[in-house]
Amino acid sequence: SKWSYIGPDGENTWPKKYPFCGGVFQSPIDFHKDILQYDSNLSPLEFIGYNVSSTDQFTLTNNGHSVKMHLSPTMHIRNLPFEYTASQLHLHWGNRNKSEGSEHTISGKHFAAEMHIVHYNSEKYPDITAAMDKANGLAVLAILLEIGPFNPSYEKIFRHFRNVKYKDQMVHVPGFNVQELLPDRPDEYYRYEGSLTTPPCYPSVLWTVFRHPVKISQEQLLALETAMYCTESDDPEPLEMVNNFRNVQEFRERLVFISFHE
Ligand SMILES: NS(=O)(=O)c1c(F)c(F)c(S(=O)(=O)CCO)c(N[C@H]2CCCc3ccccc32)c1F
Ligand SMILES: [Zn+2]
Repeated sequence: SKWSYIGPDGENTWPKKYPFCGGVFQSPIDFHKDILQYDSNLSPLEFIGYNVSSTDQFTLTNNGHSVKMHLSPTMHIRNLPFEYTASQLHLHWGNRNKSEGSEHTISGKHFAAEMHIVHYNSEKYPDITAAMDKANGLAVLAILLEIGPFNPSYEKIFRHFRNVKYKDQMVHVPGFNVQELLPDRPDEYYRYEGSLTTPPCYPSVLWTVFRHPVKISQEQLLALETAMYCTESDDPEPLEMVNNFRNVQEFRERLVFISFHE
């Protein structure tokens, strides 16, 4: 899968090889007040099996585009139109000189970074590969990250970054309660139908973007922005893994539903 966030294979060229990237319902988007509509039916999500025992383990991998952590199939969310089972989580970030690497923006403002927890519709499909190009196939939870105090929960992932510096490197992470990664008031969120933000950009994602950001420290953010490379350990021209976020997409004649009053 030869695509990147910069240069000749950057996001403006994605539609050439991945037609959906030039199509409808694309993500990410900017949340601004004239497209928001309160919806009283948006109830709090239930996170089942998110408290994974430390005797279990997650696998953290550098896949050349992001750092992703494979999650256990016992984790799933309820209170969506279907039951969705967790698949992986990954992050998007900027660079050490510009910590504005979130994908979604609020009134035009980027946050420092953004974490996505990818789930697939396990009621209708056997696995994520079958689900990822179907309507209502995927549900992604998005957590906005901003600078604040040191975050011990995020550190349970971040402390492993030095072992996945290069593409295809992997490390095991002891299980922990993934619910600790969610922000305050997870009942307050933005909801809209969109797409994967990377190729193949399938318009198959039910997005839940939490209203409140989570705080991580300046040092934790710097580690995220400087630890990883897109290239393999023996590559003579190392490429830093930075600015791995897609720009916001046109959002016309559509609404974003919010579970909270202004
Ligand atoms: N922002 S995003 O849209 O949530 C998002 C990413 F940004 C992202 F980089 C990935 S990736 O790391 O797999 C590299 C590119 O596919 C995914 N993968 C998903 C969808 C594609 C196939 C697949 C297969 C198994 C598990 C997860 C996924 C992704 F969904
Ligand atoms: Zn993502």
